[in-house]
Amino acid sequence: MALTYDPLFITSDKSPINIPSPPPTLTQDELKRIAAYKAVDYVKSNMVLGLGTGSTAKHAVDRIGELLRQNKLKNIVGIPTSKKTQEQALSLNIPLSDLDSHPVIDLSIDGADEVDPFLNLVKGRGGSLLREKMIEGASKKFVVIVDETKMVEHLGGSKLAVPVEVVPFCWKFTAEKLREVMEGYGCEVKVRLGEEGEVFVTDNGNYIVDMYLEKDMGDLSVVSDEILRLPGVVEHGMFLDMASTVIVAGEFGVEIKNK
Ligand SMILES: O=C(CO)[C@H](O)[C@H](O)COP(=O)(O)O
Repeated sequence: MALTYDPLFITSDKSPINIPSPPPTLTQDELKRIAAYKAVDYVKSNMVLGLGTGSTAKHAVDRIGELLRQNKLKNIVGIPTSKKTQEQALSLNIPLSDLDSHPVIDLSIDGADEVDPFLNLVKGRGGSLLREKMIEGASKKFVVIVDETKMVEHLGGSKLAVPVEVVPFCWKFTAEKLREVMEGYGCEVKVRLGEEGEVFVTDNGNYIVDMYLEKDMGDLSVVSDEILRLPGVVEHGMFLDMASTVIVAGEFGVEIKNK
């Protein structure tokens, strides 16, 4: 279902004053869907598409499935960024492939946990950061879809998790090394747990150590390199200089930010 509302209203001196009724308050999920549908406007027939993971990306995948069913899109190949998205896409009859067969992707659409003013991202609170980074990094265009709550002054600024995927082998050792490297930013680390308190295992059989940061990390490329140099670290959830476009849906309407 397409959601529409126009947050703009115009009055002039000559016309009688119409006091507009306030726009309906939209739920966070409705905002996510608005951003997702807008992103799917970028999808054209014959594209190879990176299919993101999470509650926002789910709306985009649903919409792509719907347009395929209606024959408004044809000959799409989807590259899912997680097992969950793969299942969703299969249930919608979206033809799927992988990076081995399609090393260049036309367009990826995915959500994010944080977006900074330079369009750097935190991703992976849903646990799929590694496949997301591989697939979105291989994309000619990467469109990020968020509701306004995801916008931050600097990465880590929401005080929520900045995820790091690590190998299970001696993960406590790796988590401690990570804490030491990040100590200057007031970093606490916690291994991610699943719903029943067990250690969460990624689609790649790894664990996630979440970093909680008190301070701004400053030069993100320096911090990124430091984290990636640690043996045992597979990947982190900072997506630096990867997004081409960020679509932000809020009570104000939709804003499209281009790199
Ligand atoms: O990176 C992700 C999954 O690994 C998600 O894109 C991110 O967590 C945003 O999720 P949501 O759209 O549910 O808020």
